Amino acid sequence: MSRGKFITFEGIDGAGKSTHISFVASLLHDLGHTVVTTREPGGTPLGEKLRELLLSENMHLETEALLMFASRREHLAQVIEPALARGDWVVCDRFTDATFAYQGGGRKLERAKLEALEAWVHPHLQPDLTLLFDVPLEVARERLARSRNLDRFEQEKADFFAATRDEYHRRAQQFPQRFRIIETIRPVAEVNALIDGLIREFARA
Ligand SMILES: Nc1ncnc2c1ncn2[C@@H]1O[C@H](COP(=O)(O)OP(=O)(O)O)[C@@H](O)[C@H]1O
Ligand SMILES: Cc1cn([C@H]2C[C@H](O)[C@@H](COP(=O)(O)OP(=O)(O)O)O2)c(=O)[nH]c1=O
Repeated sequence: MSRGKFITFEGIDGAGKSTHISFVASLLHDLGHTVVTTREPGGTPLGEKLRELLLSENMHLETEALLMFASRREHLAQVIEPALARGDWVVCDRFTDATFAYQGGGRKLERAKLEALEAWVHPHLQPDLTLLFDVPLEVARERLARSRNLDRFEQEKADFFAATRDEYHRRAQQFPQRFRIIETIRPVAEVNALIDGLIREFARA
């Protein structure tokens, strides 16, 4: 049994991740893979408790980064690593790129501290494919405002999201072999068609 693939979904809030994730999971299923769909922060009973705290409580910036990685440590041990070892494909709504983008880009925590945590928590594992959902800032803000009540991160100001988005783009340039940028300014059906082609090609490789 060969090891499964690890696919992550990233992007600023309102870029369209959640809208497209179930489409990818069902496409992979149709292509014959067993798929585990999960999310961060969260994905385990403990991780979901940490998520509640992270999305609602104000805390020191470093506490926030440490809790993101604490949730991730548990998630890797309980869900991600066992699934990949079984040969399942893991579709994960956010992973470490989000910590670099939000805590690093948005909140300005030194990158070296995040790199140290990454080296501790997952020294060897990286996603095989990262879909970065991207849309101009104003469009993301407008879509968010229309769609739901905003959590602690979603209530941040435009300059926070500009810096978060910039850091995502910087990482996409740093790791071009695994990042694909999906522009969601197009209608949902067009975005799905684009993702369909991309995932089929990835699954064949
Ligand atoms: N391609 C698209 N075109 C128009 N609206 C979209 C598109 N993708 C998502 N939306 C809408 O934008 C809002 C935010 O999308 P969502 O998938 O929840 O974003 P995210 O999970 O990235 O925060 C939702 O109301 C969704 O219906
Ligand atoms: C994984 C992760 C998420 N986040 C933030 C980004 C999001 O605003 C929030 C929750 O992510 P998400 O599940 O995308 O939110 P929603 O369900 O509202 O679409 O957590 C970080 O700041 N750092 C991280 O490492």
